[in-house]
Amino acid sequence: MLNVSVRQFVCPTRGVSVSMARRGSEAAVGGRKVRGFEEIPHTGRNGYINLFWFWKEDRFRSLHKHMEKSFNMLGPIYRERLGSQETVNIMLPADIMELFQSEGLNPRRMTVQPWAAHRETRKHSKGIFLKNGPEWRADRLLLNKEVMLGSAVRRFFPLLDDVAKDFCRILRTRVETEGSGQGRRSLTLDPSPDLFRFALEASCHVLYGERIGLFSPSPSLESQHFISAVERMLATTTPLLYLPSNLLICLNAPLWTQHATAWDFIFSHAEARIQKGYQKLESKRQQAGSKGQSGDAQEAYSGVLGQLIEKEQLSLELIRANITELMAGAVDTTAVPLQFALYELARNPSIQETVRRQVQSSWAAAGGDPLKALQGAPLLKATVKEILRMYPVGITVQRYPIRDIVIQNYHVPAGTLVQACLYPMGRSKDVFREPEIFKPTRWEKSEQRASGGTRPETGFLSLAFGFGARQCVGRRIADNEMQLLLFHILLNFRLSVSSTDNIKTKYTIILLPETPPSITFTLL
Ligand code: HEM
Repeated sequence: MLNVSVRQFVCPTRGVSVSMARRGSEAAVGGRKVRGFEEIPHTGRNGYINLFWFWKEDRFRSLHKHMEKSFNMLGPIYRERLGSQETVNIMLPADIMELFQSEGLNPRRMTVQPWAAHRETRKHSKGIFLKNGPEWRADRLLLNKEVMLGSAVRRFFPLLDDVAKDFCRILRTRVETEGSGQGRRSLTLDPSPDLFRFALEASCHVLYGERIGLFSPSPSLESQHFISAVERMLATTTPLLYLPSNLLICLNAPLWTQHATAWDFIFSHAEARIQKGYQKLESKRQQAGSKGQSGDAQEAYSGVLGQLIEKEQLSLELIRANITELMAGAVDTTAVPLQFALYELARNPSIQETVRRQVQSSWAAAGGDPLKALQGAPLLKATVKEILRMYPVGITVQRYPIRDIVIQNYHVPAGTLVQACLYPMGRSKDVFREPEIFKPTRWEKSEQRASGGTRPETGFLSLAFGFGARQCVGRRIADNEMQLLLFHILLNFRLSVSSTDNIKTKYTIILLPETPPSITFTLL
């Protein structure tokens, strides 16, 4: 006891109480002699001192670079304490495989504290993003049916295609009218605000079964408020992440108030759609009753929300929680990789041509069926995968292993927060050949086989959507949405850029370009 407190006194910032509790765990794990948890290399920055250093130096924005540097200095595993959280960071696929193999039936990752605090103060239920345990699993299995299964993809795919085609039609008109040049006209612009609107419009179409008119020159006031609420919610999340939410709530701090009111608007936007959904269902049932038909005759697809309402397997409260969290998960996550993708395709014209040729011939062979056309253009899928390797939206995926594990011959006790660091992995020469080069073909089967693709850990090279039962529930929406937009863009435009410099990135809960790049769109 004396020993514990002396150590805490001597070194107050090293999270000693946690480590002391785990001291006994050093020796044998599963009969194997390994090094103890405490000896895992440490950045030397701990707890709230670490947090202070982050604030002072504005290091939140370069957390991904900090991780890369720490791996270079300390090797493929290191510990760090950020705020009250002790984390073990890893980056090699074989180690990440070890972590995910011990995630258990109801995998758990770090919670987004300000979001959870909002639900608690407003007495809202949590959705799958924030829930854990059997409660999470029950909701997740129902949602998987609506967004992950092949049958679901076939239902929502035409909705995404509509939005992607509209986006390109409007951009074409803009290039024709505002562009310059004799013959093929060109227009240079920063596409990021348009891509943000595209992602929102596409998500609303799939989730709510409704177009919200964000491509119109004068979107409705409600849609404009919705966009700013989403932007405000995201912008206030990062600074709140490592601050004590309870204190900020008690103080009614402006940062917290802004965050909470942004969420309130997002919830009320969803609520209005839910009410409409119930009204539609009611009138459909009445019509079916008056015609003496069964209520479940083949109907037009009315989005994920419509399906959830109709199936009546989730309570209204849980529908509201989950559909709102899906919406929050969808926003920005696809718009940002699309910015990076346009830039990389533009600064690599020969790769752009190769992908375009495949897209054109697949489109010609698909007889107007966009789903078939995507299936015939695997390089497009590889392009998205390559973009997410270089610029993963989330820079880490976290788990709390449910049993003690051994990583790099260190003992990591069950319940430790372990982060698979995707940004450093994607940029590591130990993992990828020429990691700095944008090369979609590296994901082709033949290339993978040539670089040792039969090893089990090669299944852990592409983890931007996470892994296993808790992987991103929106990945089929996101993947198809991004591929469809790139598909239509490549059929319509040649992309170019004036500078081919690397894009500087910043971290604000997701990885963003420091300055959104401008792209020149030239009509084909
Ligand atoms: C490029 C786009 C996207 C990326 C890279 C991405 C990435 C991720 C990652 C890494 C996770 C954590 C997975 C894990 O812990 O294993 C996640 C979870 C989640 N994502 Fe996405 N996401 C994207 C788009 C979307 C979209 C479009 C939606 C909604 C339609 C969405 C909704 C969610 C939700 C609700 C969760 C929580 C799932 C759960 O805990 O069960 N995401 N996403």
